[in-house]
Amino acid sequence: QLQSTRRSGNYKPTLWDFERIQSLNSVYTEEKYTTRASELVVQVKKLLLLESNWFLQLELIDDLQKLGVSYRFNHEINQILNRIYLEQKYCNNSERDLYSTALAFRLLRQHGLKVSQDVFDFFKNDEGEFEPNLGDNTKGLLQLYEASFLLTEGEMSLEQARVFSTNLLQKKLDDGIMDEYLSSLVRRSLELPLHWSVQRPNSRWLIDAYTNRSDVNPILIELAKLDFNIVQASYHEELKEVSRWWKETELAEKLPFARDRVVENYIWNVGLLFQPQYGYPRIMTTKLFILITVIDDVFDVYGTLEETELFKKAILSWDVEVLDQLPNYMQICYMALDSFINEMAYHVLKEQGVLIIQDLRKFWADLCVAYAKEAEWYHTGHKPTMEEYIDVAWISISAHLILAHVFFLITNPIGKEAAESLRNYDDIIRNSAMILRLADDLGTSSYEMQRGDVPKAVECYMNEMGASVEEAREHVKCMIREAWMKTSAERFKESPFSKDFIRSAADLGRHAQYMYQHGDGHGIRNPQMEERISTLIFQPID
Ligand SMILES: CC1(C)[C@@H]2CC[C@@]1(C)[C@@H](OP(=O)([O-])OP(=O)([O-])[O-])C2
Ligand SMILES: [Mg+2]
Ligand SMILES: [Mg+2]
Ligand SMILES: [Mg+2]
Ligand SMILES: [Mg+2]
Ligand SMILES: [Mg+2]
Repeated sequence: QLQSTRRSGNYKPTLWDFERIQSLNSVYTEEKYTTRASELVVQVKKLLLLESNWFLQLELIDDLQKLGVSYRFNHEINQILNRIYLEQKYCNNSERDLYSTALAFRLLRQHGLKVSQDVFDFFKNDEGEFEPNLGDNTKGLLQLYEASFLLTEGEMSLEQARVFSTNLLQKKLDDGIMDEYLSSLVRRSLELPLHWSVQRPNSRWLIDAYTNRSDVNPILIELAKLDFNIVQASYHEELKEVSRWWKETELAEKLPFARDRVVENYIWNVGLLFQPQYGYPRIMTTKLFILITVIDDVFDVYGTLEETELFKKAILSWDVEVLDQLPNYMQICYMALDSFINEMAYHVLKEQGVLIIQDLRKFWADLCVAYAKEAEWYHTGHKPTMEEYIDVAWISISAHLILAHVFFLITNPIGKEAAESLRNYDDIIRNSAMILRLADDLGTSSYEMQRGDVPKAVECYMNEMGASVEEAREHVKCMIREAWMKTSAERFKESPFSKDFIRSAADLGRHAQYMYQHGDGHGIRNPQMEERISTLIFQPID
């Protein structure tokens, strides 16, 4: 039964239109603020290096990361973590406690230093169970919980730690015995642990939370607020440029069925490429996200089966003859895409001397083949098994294309081995795609089923196993945990990719979990995402 009428995503107009974006301005572009920030950085460096207690140094590093300013101290943090790893101070029994052991474990593993899970055996009884009285120390328990998410496949002790700490923390929340500050941290981490939280977007909330803490260092808070506002001012300029580009394409008018989401698409890149020096990369990857969003809606919402087949053929062949046969709205789409590919390839050729047009076209072709397969399944009523679906959907979520652009924009020089690994969709890309896909399905599939779309991971599991939606969602969350175990393991392997790229691949998955935490934060507005976006982009911290 071919669908004759066109579907609609019922997407509301954008909340922040062209005029609103162009009117953005901030006082934090003034010299005096950057000067003050530099003074504070010098003071914090002294704090870091003069701190003789290894454990307090780790706490300071953890605070800097949570406050979103650790990027200013990479050199000092590398030195400190490498020394603590070599000296293994977290192992000698005299000063060992759960809080410092778990904190060291998490920070060192996140840094690529594989501390053994055996460090936690010290806190178990003869039966190999964690001592129940560990629960008396909530801060230590929370650190054990956060550390347990660094587990890789087969590390049963960390899985045991996750279950043990989750149950006890949940119980403490239900009993309401913690102070407001600690219970707000526990509540937030039980929903999304630190290891799965994208740093920059979450720093806004953590800066506010730290301000309410009694024992916080005022220098840290002043620097965190100042840095946040200075970086936010640079976001404004990037967003204005993307908004001008989007207006010139006139795609919002020509393809009114598609999501008009300039700010939401930009936010993805605040999570994915948070370092302030990546301004131009963020502008380019935001244009990419916007085009992917529009073309995804062409296939998922508006295009008939025949039209989507034709568009796929045009993208596979890049042949003007085929372009001629496309309906007008698809010709516009194709031409916007073609000029973006040329803009991207021109930049890389100019900056790096490498011609990447064929690579980009292949990544787009793989995406459209996957899109067309899903469209065919929808229009013919085919219900794929989970395996069949994942085989196509880890590509249709477009992570391979997004990370290819990140790679070409931040990797200099572009090494042959790394470029080859990129073309072969290295595990780092596949793991990132799995987290993005599964988090996206958890957040969007109920809306997608309402308007009509191919069954997603949740629905495939329900169809195949006769499961309830709750069971299916739990299963998908378990699949996300598995993808995270693989992602965490990649951190310890030799890789041709740079640290920043490996970080971005994991941050793409993290940002998806941030974007879809309260439903579809990208397409269908929800109050939580509106609040997050306005505090991240539109409101400086006072
Ligand atoms: C950038 C993206 C991750 C990619 C394009 C827009 C997205 C937010 C998401 O949109 P969605 O319609 O949910 O994707 P899919 O479910 O149709 O693959 C897929
Ligand atoms: Mg529109
Ligand atoms: Mg879609
Ligand atoms: Mg789609
Ligand atoms: Mg590998
Ligand atoms: Mg979706």
